[in-house]
Amino acid sequence: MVIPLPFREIAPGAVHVPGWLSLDQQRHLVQACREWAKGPVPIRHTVLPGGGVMSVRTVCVGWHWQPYRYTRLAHDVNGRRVAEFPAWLKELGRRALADAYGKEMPYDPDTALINFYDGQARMGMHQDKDERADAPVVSLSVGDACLFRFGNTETRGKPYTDVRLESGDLFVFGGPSRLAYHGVPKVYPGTGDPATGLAAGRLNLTMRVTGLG
Ligand SMILES: O=C(O)CCC(=O)C(=O)O
Ligand SMILES: [Fe+2]
Repeated sequence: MVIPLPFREIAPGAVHVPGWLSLDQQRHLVQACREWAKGPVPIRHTVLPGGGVMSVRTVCVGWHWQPYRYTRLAHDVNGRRVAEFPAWLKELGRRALADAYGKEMPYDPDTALINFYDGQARMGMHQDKDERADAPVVSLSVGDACLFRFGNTETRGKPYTDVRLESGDLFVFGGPSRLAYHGVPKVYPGTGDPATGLAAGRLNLTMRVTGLG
């Protein structure tokens, strides 16, 4: 059964569902991310090909992402295989999609990127385009709120819509918005509820379908 929730369509195929995760689910997610952050491939600041270093710290499950491809082994960290993509996360992804789009649909995410933002961390405008499948991206946020900028598929600039993502919020982008530029220009320190298990900072988990075998 799909329970209708208040949601907002930001662009065609891009939906924001505030407060989608319960506090218990947020706690569970924080715990899981804390374990993944320890290994087998520890959380790290991703180094870009030009030598720049991302301000967020990232850990992956299912497939490892490094700019700009997915591999099973984390060649840029410690060469180990990332943790398996768990069945419960797949199920959560399916429910997220059903609630955001208001209908059940097949969804088989095989990678998740978990980003941790401290108060200074940001993410520049980019497209999620290293996947070889056009299935939607499901994004879950826990901890401090942020300014999430959701733009268009053509340029990094305007037009875009600024959305405040709070702890527990779901954001899905697929269909005509799948390759829209998006980014996180700001995190609001001290806005998260420590009851999630995250005393400070922001956690974002995005699920994707890589289309890789
Ligand atoms: O932190 C967010 O809300 C977005 C993260 C993101 O765009 C990404 O991991 O590709
Ligand atoms: Fe992204």
